[in-house]
Amino acid sequence: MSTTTTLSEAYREHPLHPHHIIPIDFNSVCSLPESHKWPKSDDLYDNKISVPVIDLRDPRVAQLIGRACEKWGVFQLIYHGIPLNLLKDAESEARRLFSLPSRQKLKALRAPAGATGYGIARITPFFDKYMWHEGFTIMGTSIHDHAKQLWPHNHAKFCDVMETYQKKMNILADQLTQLIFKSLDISEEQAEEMNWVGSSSALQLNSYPSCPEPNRAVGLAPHTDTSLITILHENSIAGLQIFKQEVGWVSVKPVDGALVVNVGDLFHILSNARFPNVLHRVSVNQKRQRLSLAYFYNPPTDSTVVPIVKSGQVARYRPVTVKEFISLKAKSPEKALSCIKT
Ligand SMILES: O=C(O)CCC(=O)C(=O)O
Ligand SMILES: [Fe+2]
Repeated sequence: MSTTTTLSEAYREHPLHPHHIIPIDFNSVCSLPESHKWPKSDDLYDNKISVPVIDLRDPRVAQLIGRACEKWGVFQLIYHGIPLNLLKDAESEARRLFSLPSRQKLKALRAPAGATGYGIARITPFFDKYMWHEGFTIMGTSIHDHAKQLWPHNHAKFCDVMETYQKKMNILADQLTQLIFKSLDISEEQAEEMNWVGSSSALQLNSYPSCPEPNRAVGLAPHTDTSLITILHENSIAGLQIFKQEVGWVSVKPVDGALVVNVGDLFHILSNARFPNVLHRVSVNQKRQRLSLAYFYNPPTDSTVVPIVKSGQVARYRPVTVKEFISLKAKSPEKALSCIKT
């Protein structure tokens, strides 16, 4: 059985209601519907500080990344080696997908118990209002079936670009994971045991259409990612905000060609809570569509994540398999971590 099947299986146990999958037709609405109107927020955000920007070629890169993971749970990565034209191609293929008429996109709708395809954010059932967002999730070979539904005669480019993109992201995610291990000072044997190259990862394409009333809409509500790490490419439209303890919400300013890397729940567990699983959210724009591609890097679903405990420390979490954690998160995003606290 392939890892792709098992990751999808982890979600299969938590079927969603169709109204928690189907997006509205954003092109057909000219004012913000009540269903998408959120209470006015008085959350302030801080524009004076910015997340660390790290050059992958820096000789002290492991230390810089380790410190950013510990202090922020997020950083922007430059000179990462992913060709700029691959990022642009992936972005324009995502744009091509979301520009299709609504009825065409619905042909690739995520199944109620499925993990891949077109639909709204998985966190939707946990909020009273809907987000101003549509997404498309790809895992391994699912891409061909869905792309054929979207473009019966014209899907080769989309598949090629997304496959190459995922391969490159996988290599980069593995490289970053090894650097983070190095910063955590773990032994080579431990690192060897956690050699997760080719692991069960997923690519999430996100679109936040231009919005008639951006101050009352939410692109993505606050959440943490279930991943080990997430690597995000965004177009030039700002919107991502991260929550920093003792500071509040901080906006991530798009840096041309930079990738945003954030710590997910699984690295938070693995680091024995030394790294925050950074809470983040997305705001929307009145005039411009925001696009992003989030690559969620996960260990294989049947592997066990065990906190790395330094001498003199106690384990903050019990060991947990990736599959069990995905299941806990799907049941209750807010309670998943407390369920495995020691
Ligand atoms: O679009 C973004 O900036 C963030 C996307 C995100 O948080 C996600 O897909 O989990
Ligand atoms: Fe996220």
